[in-house]
Amino acid sequence: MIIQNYEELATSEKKIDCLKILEEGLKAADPENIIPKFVTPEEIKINGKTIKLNKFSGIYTVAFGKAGDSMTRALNAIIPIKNGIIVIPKGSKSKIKGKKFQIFNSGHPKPDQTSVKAAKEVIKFLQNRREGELVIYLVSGGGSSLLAIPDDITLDDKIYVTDLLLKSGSTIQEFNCIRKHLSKIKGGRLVENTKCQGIGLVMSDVEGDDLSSIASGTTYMDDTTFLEALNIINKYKLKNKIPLEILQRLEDGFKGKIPETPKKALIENYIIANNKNCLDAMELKAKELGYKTKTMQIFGNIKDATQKIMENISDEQKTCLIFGGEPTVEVIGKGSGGRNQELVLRILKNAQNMKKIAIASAGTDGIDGNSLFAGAIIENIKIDESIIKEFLKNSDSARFFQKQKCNIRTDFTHTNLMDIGMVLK
Ligand SMILES: O=C(O)[C@H](O)CO
Repeated sequence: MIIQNYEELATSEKKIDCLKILEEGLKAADPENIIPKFVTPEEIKINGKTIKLNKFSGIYTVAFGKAGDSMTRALNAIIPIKNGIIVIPKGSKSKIKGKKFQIFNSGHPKPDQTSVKAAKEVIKFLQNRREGELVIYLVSGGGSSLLAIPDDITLDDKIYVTDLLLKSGSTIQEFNCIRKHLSKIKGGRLVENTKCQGIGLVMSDVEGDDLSSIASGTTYMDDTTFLEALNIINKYKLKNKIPLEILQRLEDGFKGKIPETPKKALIENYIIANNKNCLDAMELKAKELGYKTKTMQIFGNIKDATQKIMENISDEQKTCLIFGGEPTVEVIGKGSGGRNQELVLRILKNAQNMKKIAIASAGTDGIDGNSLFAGAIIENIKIDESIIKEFLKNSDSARFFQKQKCNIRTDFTHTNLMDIGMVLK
């Protein structure tokens, strides 16, 4: 079981079905179930392209992102990797055996000194690779923070801006547009000037699987500009809050004093999994359990996302509305909680007058916002609206569900295909 407190949460028939469906979604996000679809000991076969592996004098990996460790393990079980680097979040323990891989646990969601150290090691590693060798980049969400080399700005300033952006309600595309314009490696710059061949296998945690946004397109390229970065700063009213050096850099870039990020990809990058894979697996399970299903993805402001979900709940019984994606949340309090817990709480608030339903939502990465949980699951028990509002006001949804014993615990799942959830009637 991926859900560690499954038994504790399985307190009603509806919740049991919810948990079964959620488990299937989480399993579908596990690289061990994804990598073998594309890789055999002889070749990588993807998007109609075949890469024969025996033509290379050595195969190496560079993995960064929340799924870095499990992607490496899954690949290493199939092909003989000479050695490589794995960069995963602090707190997420590597399960890899042996000394073949150098492992870094760096800061997430904000970069730290280890993010910089890891990035420098990756650059060194790539400089040592020769023609005829292949580096497989295993990329997943979280990579932007885990691997960082600020360009002509201090790490402290970068951390400060990251914090502002995290709380601003900006989309990940907007967030990463700014990160790419402050970095020496993002937006494809990492793979510039390498002699070896490279290929990126990417797990998507971004709407539309936009390769230039996932982990800031570090092995791909960037289609955004300094001007767009400045517009985003203005849109979220951050101009007077960001450090002067950063504003200066963006303005210099806009004036052409600093080269733009690469606009052409130097290596092939392929999406090997996305949120839809989880939703499909959940739908299959829900159908097997006898539910009529509907699936949808939600992005954008969490209040609008809640509204969209409410509008799509069927009037019929024995139905399951499955949703995935990643709404944005503006953090307004000092409480504990993340997108998923807040979403479940908002649905609960709106579902007070409905017949019995079960609501669940979880981050496939296992860590919702600043909480220690993946998300929450609850039936629409009667709760005074003012109480819910109070928790929402402090961005404190995890504490609300802690009181109800309804937080879902998975620990780090070593994957990241955004969020998954459902409303079960
Ligand atoms: O690392 C990142 O940039 C986000 O998780 C999106 O991929």
